[in-house]
Amino acid sequence: MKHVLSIAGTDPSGGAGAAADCKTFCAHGCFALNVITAVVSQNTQGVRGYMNVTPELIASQIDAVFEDINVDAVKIGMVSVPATIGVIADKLKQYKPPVVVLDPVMVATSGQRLLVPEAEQTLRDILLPLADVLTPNLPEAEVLTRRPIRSFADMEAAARRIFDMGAKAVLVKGGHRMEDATDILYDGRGFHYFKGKRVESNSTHGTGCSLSSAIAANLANGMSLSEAVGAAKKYVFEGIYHAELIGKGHGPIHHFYQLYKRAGLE
Ligand SMILES: Nc1ncnc2c1ncn2[C@@H]1O[C@H](COP(=O)(O)OP(=O)(O)O)[C@@H](O)[C@H]1O
Ligand SMILES: Cc1ncc(COP(=O)(O)OP(=O)(O)O)c(N)n1
Repeated sequence: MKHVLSIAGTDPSGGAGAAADCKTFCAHGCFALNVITAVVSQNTQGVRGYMNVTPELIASQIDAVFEDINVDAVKIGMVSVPATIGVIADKLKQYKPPVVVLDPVMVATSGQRLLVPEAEQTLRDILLPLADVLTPNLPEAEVLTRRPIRSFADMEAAARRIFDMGAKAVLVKGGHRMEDATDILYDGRGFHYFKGKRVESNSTHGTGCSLSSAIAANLANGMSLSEAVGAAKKYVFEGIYHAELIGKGHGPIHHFYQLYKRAGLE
């Protein structure tokens, strides 16, 4: 069994952050490890506030995992402030995990910032170059490239620019498009389109967290990058499509649909 580590913030309502990451790893047959960067008060209706974990305690959590357990892949989510980013970058350089998937979480769908504006440059300069795959949504790709994105051509240009900043591959996610939910992957050689129908649903809380975690798990399980992204996209699509309504706002996806289906429990 592969061991996959999430470095992320919390969500007590279970839809995003560390909870979504760990459910996703388990749904992919991986052993879930997690390091917490921030304790977040949030639910399906929005973020109420958060407290950052100190850099010392983040470092100590990462050491506790790596000194004890072989880590096959790391997924990074909410990193909130420059000090958090700095300590994670130092630890990635120290332990050199074989796979790093970075979801550059900036603003929750409900509108609250999860990365302070002054950390955007730090993320771009010191964390992004350590990523094997970076998975920005459209607003995040706009912030990273400082250019508006309105079309597939703009998504391709953004992916190429972010690749040139040092990420080894970039998946620009299209979940915020009106027309469809097509994501575009650039790996320095060419563009791969992952075409997706848009599901009209309120169960989209944590889709970005789940997608990046599924990519990390699939890579740990030995898939190629394009196979990993394709399977992760299917996982999230089915998770949205088959979600149970939970909460009064934007609810979580169904993480175990594929497992239930295989077990005849749908
Ligand atoms: N309504 C939807 N229907 C189908 N797929 C979606 C929908 N919303 C998001 N996705 C997919 O979920 C993944 C996460 O996308 P996105 O919403 O852009 O990220 P984030 O959650 O980081 O804002 C992408 O693969 C995207 O295409
Ligand atoms: C702790 C934490 N991390 C990330 C997010 C954002 O989740 P994401 O999947 O990008 O999208 P939404 O949940 O905002 O739709 C979060 N809310 N909390």
